[in-house]
Amino acid sequence: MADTAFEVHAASVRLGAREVLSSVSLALPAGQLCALLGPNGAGKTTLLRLLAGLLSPAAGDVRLFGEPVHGMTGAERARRIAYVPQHVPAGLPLTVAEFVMLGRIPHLGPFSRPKPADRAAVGEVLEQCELQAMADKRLDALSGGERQRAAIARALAQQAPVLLLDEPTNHLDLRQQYRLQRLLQRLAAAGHTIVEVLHDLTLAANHASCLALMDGGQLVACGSAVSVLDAPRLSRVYGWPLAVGCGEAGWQLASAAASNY
Ligand SMILES: Nc1ncnc2c1ncn2[C@@H]1O[C@H](COP(=O)(O)OP(=O)(O)OP(=O)(O)O)[C@@H](O)[C@H]1O
Repeated sequence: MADTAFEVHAASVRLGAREVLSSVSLALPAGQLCALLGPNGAGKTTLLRLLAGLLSPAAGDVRLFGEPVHGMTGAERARRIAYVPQHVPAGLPLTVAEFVMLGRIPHLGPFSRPKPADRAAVGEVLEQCELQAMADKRLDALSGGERQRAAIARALAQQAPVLLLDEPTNHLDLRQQYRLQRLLQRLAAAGHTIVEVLHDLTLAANHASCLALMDGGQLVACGSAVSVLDAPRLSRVYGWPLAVGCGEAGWQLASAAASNY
C-alpha cells in the first residue's frame, strides 16, 4: 500500500457563520497525483486550503507525514508545501522571472540575494512552463493562460515535496492542459505528492491516480478512478445525467441528458 502523505481526520471548517466542511476524513497517498472533484461550492478550495495550512479546522486535524500541518511555522510549511491559488494575483509590478523567483524565498537566507542555483531553478521551471521567451515581460502584460502558467512556475520553483494546485488548468489551452498533467505525473513519479482541484472529470480520470469527490462540504468517495467514477453517483452529485466510459482512448465522461432535459 502507498504511504500516506495527508491524513485528514474528522475535519470541519467554519467560514463566517457557515460550516463549509463537515467532518471530512480522508487519506491522500504520497508520491501520487490526486484530483479533488465536485460541483461548485462543494468545498474543494476549502479542503485544499486546509491541506495547505491556510485555514485552521474548527474540529478534527490535518497531518502531513504524521505532523500536524497547523503546528508548522509559515517557513516550515513553505519548505514542504507549494500552493497555487485559484486566482493569480493581479497588479504585481514584477516581470515573469522576478515573480517566479519569489518561489525561491524559502531557500534564501534572510537578506540574501538569489544564487546561481536559484537562477538555475527559475530557468528550469520557465522552460517547463514554456515561459522562457516571456521572462522579462511584466506580469500584467500577459494573457490569462500565460499568467496562470507563471503562477504554476512560481510554485514549481519552490521545489517543495508537496504541490497543491487550485484549478490550475483554468485559462490553459488544450496543449497546455495536457502538458501540465504530464508534468504533474512526472513529478509524482519522482516522489512529489500532488493534489489538484479539477472541474474536467475526463482530464482528472485520465491523469490522476487518486480521485476525491466532494459534495456539500462532505467527502463522497475517494480512491481510484474505477471506484469513484460511478455514473449514478456522479449524476446525483452534479445534478446532471452523466455517462462514464472507459475504452482504448481512456476515460470519457460526458452529458447523458436527452435534448429536452
Ligand atoms: N469567506 C467565506 N465565508 C462564508 N462562506 C464561504 C466563504 N468562502 C467560501 N464560502 C462557501 O463555502 C462553500 C465552499 O466553497 P469552496 O470555495 O471551497 O467551494 P469549491 O468546491 O472550491 O467551489 P468552486 O468549484 O465554485 O470553486 C461555498 O458554499 C462557498 O459559498
